[in-house]
Amino acid sequence: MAFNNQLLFKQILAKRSYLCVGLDSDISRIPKHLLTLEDPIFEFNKAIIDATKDLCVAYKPNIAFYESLGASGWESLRKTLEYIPDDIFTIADAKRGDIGNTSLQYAKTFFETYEFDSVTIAPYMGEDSVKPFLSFEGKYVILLGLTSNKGSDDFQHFCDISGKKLHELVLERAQEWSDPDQLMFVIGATHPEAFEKIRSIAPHNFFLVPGVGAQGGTIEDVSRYGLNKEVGLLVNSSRGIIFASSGEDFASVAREKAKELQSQMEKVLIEREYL
Ligand SMILES: O=c1ccn([C@@H]2O[C@H](COP(=O)(O)O)[C@@H](O)[C@H]2O)c(=O)[nH]1
Repeated sequence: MAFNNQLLFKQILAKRSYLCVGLDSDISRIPKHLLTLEDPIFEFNKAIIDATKDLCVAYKPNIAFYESLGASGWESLRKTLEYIPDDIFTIADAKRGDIGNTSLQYAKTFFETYEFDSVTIAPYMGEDSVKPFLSFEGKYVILLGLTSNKGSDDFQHFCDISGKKLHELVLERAQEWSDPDQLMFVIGATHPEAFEKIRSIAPHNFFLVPGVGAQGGTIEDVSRYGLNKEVGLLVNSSRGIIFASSGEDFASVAREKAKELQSQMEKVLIEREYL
């Protein structure tokens, strides 16, 4: 399915959710009883997807947890991607970006060899490093804006250039490269105070918001200023959902955690009159 912002909005309203479930399926944290199976990571992901697919609008496998295992990890990723229902948005969290001809190969990896709907990209090599990803119709680039980690203070949040923070310049400049139906930004939930300004700079783009749960961000805080007329948020939680239990009940506990977040989102959607 080729997504655009309208379609994402429709899915959000239908599911009463803007939840993205992060498939950071760390082999060292997979429940023990799955480890004897032929492909423990795929079996784990399959159970998580079965347990959460009615509660979320996106899945985000973080590529590090697959490529670190070599060929078998890429195969688990391929099977996972194939298993995700077609109407759920998929994000390759790969944080790529290089000189143009190399970026094009990364783009082919995630948009053709693996048919993801989107990929996360680091913006700091500039326009020619991002453009190859934008040449794929119906696919989104998700550019790192203000990341959720403490190190975002080192450059993104505190470098001041002509009165603008570095991440603000990234948000402004990148909007010259493509429109909101192809460009999203990563904005960490750990910076709730920055959302009002960021939303004013990028009023129409979807934001992928990691940092809820394990990193301390909340749905309420990011929704206060982050929402736009098409909701405009995909809020991710990975460990807080998928590793909430390490026992045989891992999938049902993951569902409970996803349900808690979805219910908070539904409340916001009702209060803000989307529903
Ligand atoms: O700024 C960023 C960008 C990406 N991430 C990724 O999101 C998930 C968060 O996982 P949790 O377990 O919910 O903390 C993970 O894949 C990160 O690599 C981020 O956290 N912050």
